[in-house]
Amino acid sequence: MSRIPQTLTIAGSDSGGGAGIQADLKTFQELGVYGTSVVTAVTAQNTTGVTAIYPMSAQAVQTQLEAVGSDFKITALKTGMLFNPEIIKETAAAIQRFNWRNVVVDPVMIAKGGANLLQQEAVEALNRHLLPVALLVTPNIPEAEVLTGIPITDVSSRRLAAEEILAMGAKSVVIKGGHGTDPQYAEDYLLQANGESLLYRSARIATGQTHGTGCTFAAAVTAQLARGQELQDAIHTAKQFIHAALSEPLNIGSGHGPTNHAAYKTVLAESKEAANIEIFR
Ligand SMILES: Nc1ncnc2c1ncn2[C@@H]1O[C@H](COP(=O)(O)OP(=O)(O)O)[C@@H](O)[C@H]1O
Ligand SMILES: Cc1ncc(COP(=O)(O)OP(=O)(O)O)c(N)n1
Repeated sequence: MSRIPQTLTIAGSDSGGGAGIQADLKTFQELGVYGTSVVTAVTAQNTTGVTAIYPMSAQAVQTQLEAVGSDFKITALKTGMLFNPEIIKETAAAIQRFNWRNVVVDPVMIAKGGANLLQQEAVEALNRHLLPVALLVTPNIPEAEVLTGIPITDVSSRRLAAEEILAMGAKSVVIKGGHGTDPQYAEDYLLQANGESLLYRSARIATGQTHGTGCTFAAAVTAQLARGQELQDAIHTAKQFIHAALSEPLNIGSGHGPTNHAAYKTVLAESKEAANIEIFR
């Protein structure tokens, strides 16, 4: 009997359903893997912003990690909003205790509306405890700047920041380009510890409905790793998944609306071509 791949998201809850745990579980489901979850914080949030954050205690996080780790065979996991150093340390300890592999770290810091989803003093803990156990780190441009202290203004500063993140112990990093200034393309830059680099380029979609793009992208990579795809291919699929999710907006909420997690499967079910992602080596 073949078992469904089992995945885990360690992240915050978004009451609006577009980002965080909710985006991750929807993405896992769409890509055919079983999703478990450890809630690190509850946010009161909708498409117009975050109005409150209720962090879980480190013990509440630890007991959830124990419940999942002692029962499920997790073959890939992602982290999202971790909020404080205590939660980061519990997360890193569980990854080592359960010998979890295929760890995707999305270093969530600031919501698009401006709310702080990571305390400033937690950045050092993230660098020290989590990056060394990560197969892949997925910062957006501002997050890569905070992690490294390097302003990303061009191709060479982006490469420098990626190298700095690898120097902290991560095996690979993809600096996502959603916040880039190119009106034509959204480009994600992958650098691996063996020095190999890839640029994934898609057309930039002119839309304000981008809530949860980072969570969704990282969750799609995680799902594909759990399904046995190699890292470079998993990122390619994730880029196609987020492109479809942005292309077919749901038009709900009055602010930055959520992406459409069902769009990728619909494209495939209708035997249409997934988005063309150019890859440059
Ligand atoms: N307007 C857009 N058009 C096409 N792809 C986008 C757009 N905005 C973001 N993306 C893609 O969504 C993913 C998440 O990127 P980004 O928005 O930078 O992350 P975050 O949500 O963490 O800020 C990346 O693959 C990025 O290229
Ligand atoms: C609970 C929670 N987690 C993460 C985020 C940020 O998600 P992200 O995918 O980076 O999307 P935007 O905030 O950029 O829309 C969040 N908002 N809430």
